[in-house]
Amino acid sequence: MRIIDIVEVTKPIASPIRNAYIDFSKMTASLVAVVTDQVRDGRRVVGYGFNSNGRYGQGGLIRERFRDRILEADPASLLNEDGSNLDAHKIWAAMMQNEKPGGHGERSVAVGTIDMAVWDAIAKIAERPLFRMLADMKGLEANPRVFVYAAGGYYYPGKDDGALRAEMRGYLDRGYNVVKMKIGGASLAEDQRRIEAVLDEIGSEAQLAVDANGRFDLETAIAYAKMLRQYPLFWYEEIGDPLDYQLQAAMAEFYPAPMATGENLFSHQDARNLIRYGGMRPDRDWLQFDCALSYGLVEYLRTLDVLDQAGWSPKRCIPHGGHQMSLNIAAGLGLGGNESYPDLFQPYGGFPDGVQVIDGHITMPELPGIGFEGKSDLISVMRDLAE
Ligand SMILES: O=C([O-])CC(=O)C(=O)O
Ligand SMILES: [Mg+2]
Repeated sequence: MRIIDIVEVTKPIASPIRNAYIDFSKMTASLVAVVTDQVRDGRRVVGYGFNSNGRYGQGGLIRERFRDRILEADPASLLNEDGSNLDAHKIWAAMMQNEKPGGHGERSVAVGTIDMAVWDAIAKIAERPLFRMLADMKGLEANPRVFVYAAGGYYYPGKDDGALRAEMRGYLDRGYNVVKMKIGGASLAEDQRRIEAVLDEIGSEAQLAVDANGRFDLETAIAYAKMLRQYPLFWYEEIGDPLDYQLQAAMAEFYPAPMATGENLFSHQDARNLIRYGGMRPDRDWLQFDCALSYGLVEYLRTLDVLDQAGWSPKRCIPHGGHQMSLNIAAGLGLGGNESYPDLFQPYGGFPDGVQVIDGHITMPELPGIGFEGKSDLISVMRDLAE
């Protein structure tokens, strides 16, 4: 059993939306295929992966370093103990040889993208849904019913409060009961007006989370906290720079309700620093580390260990990114849920065809691998790459 090729293509996921920090007019993502010599149900086993929105495609790093390290390794050194499958941990170690620690940069995105494809291949070789494999691996019971929330509420040219309300109404109509909007890309007064418009629209049918995308300095963060704490928000997200743990810690004094962060922390060491120094509260705050940006599931398992040692439940994790990989981790390892972007970043984000959001939850279908084969627009782009 061996990996015979790893193929990457960088694809546009551009849209005219804007958060407090970036616009997505030139956004791209890497799509990766890990091609094996295995055949199941008359078809070659190919694992697929892609990186989440927010960081760009990683074709350079994948082609120049990580692909070749896997293909040049002795194939037997990449297999599990009894040789019955690939071993994601050994493949990860092969990718990361001759990489210094620290300064994780964006290699974590390149490795995370390949790692997703490796896990997809492993679960397809085993002919099992990944979430069921993960639960068995950890001696847990899988729960195919996963909480999901609708992320949107972006700034958009010409978008007024009416359009924002209509967007949120659309998410409620589709079965969501938590919605998210952007803040920090307008004045505080304008954001307050936008928030009140949304709260008026959703009433008691849903809760609202707000996301500042790391925009605020301490003074602005506090000013917003004082404004926001009068509303019953689901969370106040990524308030300051992702690596400014002292700012995050200071916020607890001004914002007693739940806060969320972590989508721009790319390693278990960064996650551990957030827990050590960021003043995050395990009884109410949320952690959003996204395996597709942060060295993949092999590393995410280390992050979960770090959290466990610090007394944090995996239920406090609701990953960023809106992809099916995190849905599998949530269903298999007991995370608190997953993000989704109902209308954005297609065809990569979202759920297999026919999966409905009911009372803010989806139910995982029993598909081998991550489940990409169940999403027809996505699998056709994937197969164009490697089959
Ligand atoms: O706008 C973005 O970069 C995405 C984001 O923060 C989120 O989904 O939480
Ligand atoms: Mg965010």
